[in-house]
Amino acid sequence: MRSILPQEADPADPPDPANDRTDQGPTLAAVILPYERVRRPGAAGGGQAAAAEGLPRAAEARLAEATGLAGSIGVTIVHSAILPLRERRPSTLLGEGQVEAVKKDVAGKSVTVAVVDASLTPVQQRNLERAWGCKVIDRTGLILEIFGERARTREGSLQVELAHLEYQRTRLVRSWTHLERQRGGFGFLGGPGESQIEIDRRLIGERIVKIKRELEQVRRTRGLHRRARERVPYPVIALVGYTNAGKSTLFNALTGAGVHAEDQLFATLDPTMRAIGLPSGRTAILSDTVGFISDLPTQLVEAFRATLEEVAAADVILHVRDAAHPDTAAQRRDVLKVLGEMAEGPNAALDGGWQARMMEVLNKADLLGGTGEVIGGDPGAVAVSALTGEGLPELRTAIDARLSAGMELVDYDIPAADGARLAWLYRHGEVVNREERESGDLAVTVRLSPADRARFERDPFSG
Ligand SMILES: Nc1nc2c(ncn2[C@@H]2O[C@H](COP(=O)(O)OP(=O)(O)OP(=O)(O)O)[C@@H](O)[C@H]2O)c(=O)[nH]1
Ligand SMILES: [Mg+2]
Repeated sequence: MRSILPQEADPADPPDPANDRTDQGPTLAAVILPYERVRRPGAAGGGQAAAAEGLPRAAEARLAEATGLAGSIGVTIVHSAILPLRERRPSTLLGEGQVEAVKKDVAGKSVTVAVVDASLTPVQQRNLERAWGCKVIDRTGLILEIFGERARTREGSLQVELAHLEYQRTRLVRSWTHLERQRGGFGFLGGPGESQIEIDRRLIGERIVKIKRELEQVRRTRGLHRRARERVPYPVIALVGYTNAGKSTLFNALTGAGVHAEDQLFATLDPTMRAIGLPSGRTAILSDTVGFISDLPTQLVEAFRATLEEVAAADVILHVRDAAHPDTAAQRRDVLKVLGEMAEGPNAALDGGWQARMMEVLNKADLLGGTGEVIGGDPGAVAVSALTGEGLPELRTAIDARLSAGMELVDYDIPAADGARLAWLYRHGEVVNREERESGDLAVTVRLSPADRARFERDPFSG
């Protein structure tokens, strides 16, 4: 996979000072946030009201996020700047004066990678690289980079590589048409630049086909595993939420597991599952998932598939929010948007009823002075601190209640000899009545979750 880190040279790239470095010191990076002030009527109220209406996030919070993202790939950030955008220049996005100013900062601080927290066209990326004499990556490139480093499973790595190649391929195609246009009517076919790009495109295309085939294989295997797990007949609770909201910390607090939690974006990329006990005595499976982020590259939505299949199968979806974050409202909106997109289309990874299965957890209450001080959230939201444990008993009770709320009362006739099925019903449901018929069969009335009911009625029943 192509990496922005200095070890790998890309022949299609302009001379990259990072590649000429012989010392193995840290990669020095600059983070640039082009900031568009969107003026909307009635938005003058600012502050809280603006956040509630879903207006653009504060520039500082966005820069902090971008810096966090960049820092998470191990570069050392030596310069950062917020640059107000007056207009989007097609050649460089930024204004001429801004490009010059960044050039000075970058040169003065020996920066080898500049992260521009925006979506750059291939042309803009090239021009900025030439102007600044360093490698430039945009937000999509950065997120791809992070995902590439974090993927742990085979499927995760393949999916990220596929996304990366598709991103690169569109770049090649676009810069190719750009060159074409520049050449105009000269009929200058088969120039060296073009043939190199053609070769790159073909190689990328071949690799894409190969990865897709491999992914198919991996998914088939995972499908088999999933079916095996469906037979583990416990309700599933999935944690979703914006990156860094505290999902893994909450997962650890609820399960006592040692899952990697860190003040680092996308610390968790592949789903992790573990059993938890609930106050009613019921057992459930808790599933930790990848964090969401605003402006998720479209290529990566697909990479969430493994995660989303867990969510799709979940009986309860816990939306973990960082209640103390200045952008908590915008983060909530982003998460719901991604979930909504995943529930769309013929191959939707999520079925339409996901909203009904959702429950909000307002985390980091300790930073707001305790769970009593947390305001906002959906009806039924539970405030907690995954760090101090405050609110966790209430959360367990709320999850239990949620699981019971969807329960249905069902009647079954169980043959006298079928002790296993009867035992199963006792383990997973609440048997409210039981009568012996003359035949010796048992008439059982039991409260079951829809998922358990489906499991029980599956033919053949496999426990
Ligand atoms: N003060 C405070 N910090 C918390 C709380 N929960 C989590 N954190 C911190 O928030 C940071 C992110 O926590 P994680 O659990 O890794 O977040 P995550 O949602 O799993 O993040 P990704 O896996 O990157 O999506 C860590 O530094 C945690 O220690 C909390 O209740 N209070
Ligand atoms: Mg995590």
